[in-house]
Amino acid sequence: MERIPTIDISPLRDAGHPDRAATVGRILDACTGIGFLSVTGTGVAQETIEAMRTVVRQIFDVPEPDKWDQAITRQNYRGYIPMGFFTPNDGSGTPDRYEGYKLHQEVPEDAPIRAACPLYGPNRWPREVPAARKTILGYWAELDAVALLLLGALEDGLGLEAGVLRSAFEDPLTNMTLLHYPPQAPDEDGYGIHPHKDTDALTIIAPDPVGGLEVRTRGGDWITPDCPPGGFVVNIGDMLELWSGGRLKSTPHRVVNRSGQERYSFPYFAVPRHDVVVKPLLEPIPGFDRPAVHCGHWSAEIWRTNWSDETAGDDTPELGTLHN
Ligand SMILES: O=C(O)CCC(=O)C(=O)O
Ligand SMILES: [Fe+2]
Repeated sequence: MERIPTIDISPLRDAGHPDRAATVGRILDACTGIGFLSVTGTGVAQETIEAMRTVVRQIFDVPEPDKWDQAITRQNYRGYIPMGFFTPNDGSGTPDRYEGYKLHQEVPEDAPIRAACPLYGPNRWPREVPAARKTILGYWAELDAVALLLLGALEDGLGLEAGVLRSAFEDPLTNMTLLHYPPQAPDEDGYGIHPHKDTDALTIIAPDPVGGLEVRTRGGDWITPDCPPGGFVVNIGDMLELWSGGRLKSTPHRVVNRSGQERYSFPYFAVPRHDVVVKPLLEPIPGFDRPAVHCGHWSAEIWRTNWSDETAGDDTPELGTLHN
């Protein structure tokens, strides 16, 4: 049975560390194999993660009408996502069993980049939880640093020019979804989140100790990542798969919350700057043939097609939907 390795990435934080090459090798093996890894030694304190889970719980504890007042709109993909609001693009018709709160890279109202790409802007911060903004932005900044460490390791492991991936993440379209999954009864059909691939470059999640995240192996089994307290689960998304010419794997995963407890998570989705065109930086592996994608266009299409009456067009890139 394939497994998801746990890798101590502290050698990446220390220039010239004797274990750097071995650590890069382990990360590359995980990302070219199952496409998932657990990481420890990130420098992010466990208390920081716990403080995040506390504010996420508080945000979903806000009374329903007040949450709806701050709901996401077609014009602004930020704010509250009510339970069952988006039906997956897989034709199954069964809505996922989560409520969410969408946040994007925080950009001031008057930032010049907003003229270049309308996807940038300030977040809609939950009114009832004033502490959320500081806690989330602090956590976000720490995960930006973790993402850059991992991207640096992947540049190294793939033999790419130093900085070629990392430089794409200046003024990124990185985003985060806060998620609450109520417990599902053992005989209840459907998913917390249906099986999908992530469309970003890489995702970093602090798994809820109640469990529920499952990853599909090449053999078709579903396995659960082990992740020590204070660690993170990291996975490759479609953008890094494309950049690497198919070497790094974007792997299907899903959430089913049969723990009997409320489950809270807050995945961080690393997405490059709007004008970055993602295309293979290495000769694609045999059988890997996907067109180049402009990140601003790709992100706009992901936002747009989440509304069930908005369908994908000929120029819509892959959207993480599984067809088998
Ligand atoms: O909540 C989780 O653990 C995973 C969520 C997820 O896969 C996603 O939002 O893309
Ligand atoms: Fe995902």
